[in-house]
Amino acid sequence: MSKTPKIIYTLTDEAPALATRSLLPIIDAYTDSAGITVETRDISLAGRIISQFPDCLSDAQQLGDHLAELGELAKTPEANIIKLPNISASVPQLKAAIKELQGQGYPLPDYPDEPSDDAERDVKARYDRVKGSAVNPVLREGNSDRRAPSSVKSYARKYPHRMGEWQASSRSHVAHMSEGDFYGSEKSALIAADGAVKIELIGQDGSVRVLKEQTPVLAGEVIDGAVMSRKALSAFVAEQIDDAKQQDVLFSLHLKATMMKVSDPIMFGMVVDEFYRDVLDKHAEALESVGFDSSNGIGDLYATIAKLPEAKRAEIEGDIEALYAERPRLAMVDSYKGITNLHVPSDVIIDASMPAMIRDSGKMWGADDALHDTKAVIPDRCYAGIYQAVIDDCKQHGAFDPTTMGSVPNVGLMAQKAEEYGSHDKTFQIPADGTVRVTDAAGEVLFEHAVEQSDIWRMCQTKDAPIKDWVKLAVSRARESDTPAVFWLDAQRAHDAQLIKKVENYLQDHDTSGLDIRIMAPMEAMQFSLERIRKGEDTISVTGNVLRDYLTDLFPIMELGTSAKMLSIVPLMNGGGLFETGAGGSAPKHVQQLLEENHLRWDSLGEFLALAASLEHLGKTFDNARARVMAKALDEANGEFLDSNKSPSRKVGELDNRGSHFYLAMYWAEALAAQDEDTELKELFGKLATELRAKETAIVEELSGVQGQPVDIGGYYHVDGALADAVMRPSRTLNAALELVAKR
Ligand SMILES: NC(=O)C1=CN([C@@H]2O[C@H](COP(=O)(O)OP(=O)(O)OC[C@H]3O[C@@H](n4cnc5c(N)ncnc54)[C@H](OP(=O)(O)O)[C@@H]3O)[C@@H](O)[C@H]2O)C=CC1
Ligand SMILES: O=C(O)CCC(=O)C(=O)O
Ligand SMILES: [Mg+2]
Repeated sequence: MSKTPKIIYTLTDEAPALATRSLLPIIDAYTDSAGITVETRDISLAGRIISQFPDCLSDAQQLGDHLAELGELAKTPEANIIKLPNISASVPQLKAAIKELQGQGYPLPDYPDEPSDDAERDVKARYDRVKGSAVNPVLREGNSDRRAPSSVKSYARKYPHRMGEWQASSRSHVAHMSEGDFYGSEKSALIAADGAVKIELIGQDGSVRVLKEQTPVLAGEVIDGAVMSRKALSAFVAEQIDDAKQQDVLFSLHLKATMMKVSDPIMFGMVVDEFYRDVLDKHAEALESVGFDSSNGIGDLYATIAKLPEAKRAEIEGDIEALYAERPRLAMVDSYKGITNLHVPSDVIIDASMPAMIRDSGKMWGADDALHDTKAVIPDRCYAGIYQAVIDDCKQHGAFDPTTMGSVPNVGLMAQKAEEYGSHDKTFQIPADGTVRVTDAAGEVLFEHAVEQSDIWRMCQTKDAPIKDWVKLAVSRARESDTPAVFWLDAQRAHDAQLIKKVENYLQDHDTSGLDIRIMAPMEAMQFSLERIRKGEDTISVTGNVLRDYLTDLFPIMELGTSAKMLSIVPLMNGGGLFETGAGGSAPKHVQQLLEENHLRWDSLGEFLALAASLEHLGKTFDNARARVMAKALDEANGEFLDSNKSPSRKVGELDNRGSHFYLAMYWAEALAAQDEDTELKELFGKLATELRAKETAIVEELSGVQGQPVDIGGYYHVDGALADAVMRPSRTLNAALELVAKR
């Protein structure tokens, strides 16, 4: 490869973006001296918004579409991208970001909820491009390999995190539908030849409405359609509300409104409608007049009724308080501020919320600021059962023990917008009763569904090449780690039945002799993996895209306390590497803590692991010896970092994110000084290592000395760079020491 070795480090949002301001100068200083270029690209929510409106902004304000650029790069063999978690924005978050930018002098248009002309429709379409999970699907041109490296696993065994105890008498449980959901209605087709399919709604009067004219498809691809009945969902939710009241458990809803940006906010809204039905019906007219939209959560009600006359506002608020007395107690996101589970669709995200509940003895927080047993409503049956299986297991055998439990790494089918996570442009809330049908170019009907007004219908696509690549990755992980691998596929689901045939077929392309490879339905696979995990045994989960997401938070949170400590690699199908950091989110509450007391508890271990993997990949693809030396030394530094337990603490005054970066820098310099493969690096970093070791106490004191006071970083979505840098780099001694190796 002739191009220069280059790593792209992404600038994102919230806690990881703040951490970057401290870590990146260290990475820059170290890689510069090894002749490796590290460039940044801004894929933050604010950056993505700005990139959509060049026509409204001054030259100085404009920013290129870095995400589109990286999407193209991901398809090339030289791609080497380190991707930190970013905000997948719900509508309330999007509006808040727009407002903040407007306040900073960016003349951006407001988000038009209900566009009334072409100009507004264009504005909405631009904003909708940055809404929800708009980043990951663009960059993920490969399948996913997420695991806890052995150094991390030993760390967790040596320094176990807190795990809430479980009682056999726990009343916590998962509630899901038994009919009328996506699971029950899924139909699937295997595409025979390249072409396109058409999605139409046939009205009861025979009228034809085109929902999507053309969806390109490739031979060997699997497409499926499924429908969520609004009536069935509402009836189910009404029953669950009554049942929660009767059983006296908290009511909670767990969806993925960020990633599933079209379907899940609608479902969220349907649950809000049902829970608050009496008040919403009584004040329907007033709420309509201020533009309340239940899919933005009950928080949107409080925001929009501010526009009503004081007396009306007070009346609605009073009616809600009265309703709470009748309804079951709601799980809370922030009991202190009165933020409920139904306030904002992006506050409770199933991949993180269910594991957190399981870690907390199966309980969630109530309005009384105490933990309580909970009904976890997960309407669709496709994956809900796996959480019930974990709950059953914990009730029977007690909490998992991080010091002895085995591991469940994951190989996830994800490339090219696979499955549900690529369905947004083919998801529709149905405008009228009728039949949705999908036809091929010859007009042949591939499948159809009877639908009613307001139902949610969606189509998913899964390309053949990613499936092949996924099977290959599963076999190679099973071989390399000598671990049994289970494909979590449910023969009862139309889509999975197609995949099972393909998996069985593609497995024959590989040498699987001596390997233990099985196919099991998700509930069964969960029980099997849990049984092994309790015996300290590892089992690779080989899953589709959604279970990839769910399991790579669930198991790390149980095993390591957080998914931030995961290695998360995406071997890109065209040879490049995408190195994601952790599997968790951007942790808004970490920013709050930083602002209040200047302590950032973000754990950058995911970034450290990703950087080592990225350097190793660079060393391989560019045959660059220095990158290999840097990678090996970083790997050793990561081991030392874990062994010495220099991860950030949660408490103000103790070592935080910035202090953890200092230790990483010191251990990395020491490892470079100790190696003999590259004498120039040995000498250079030897000086730095000596300096950092000598000044350790001074640096740690400078870093903890600033804590305990509120700080201002000039924004939330779009911070003031100089202010944020000053907050994140408060140690003059460390900054000066880095000059020893910085570009000269
Ligand atoms: N890859 C991506 O780009 C992803 C982005 N997101 C986005 O992140 C936001 C919040 O998502 P959500 O999933 O609710 O999760 P959070 O960011 O709140 O993470 C869940 C919990 O995981 C722990 N955690 C996660 N990362 C770290 C870290 N590096 N250091 C220490 N603790 C960590 C914290 O747990 P504890 O309670 O133990 O402190 C945190 O409260 C949303 O905007 C979402 O769209 C979400 C998932 C992935
Ligand atoms: O893209 C997103 O919104 C979240 C991604 C995620 O949760 C994951 O990949 O684990
Ligand atoms: Mg996730």
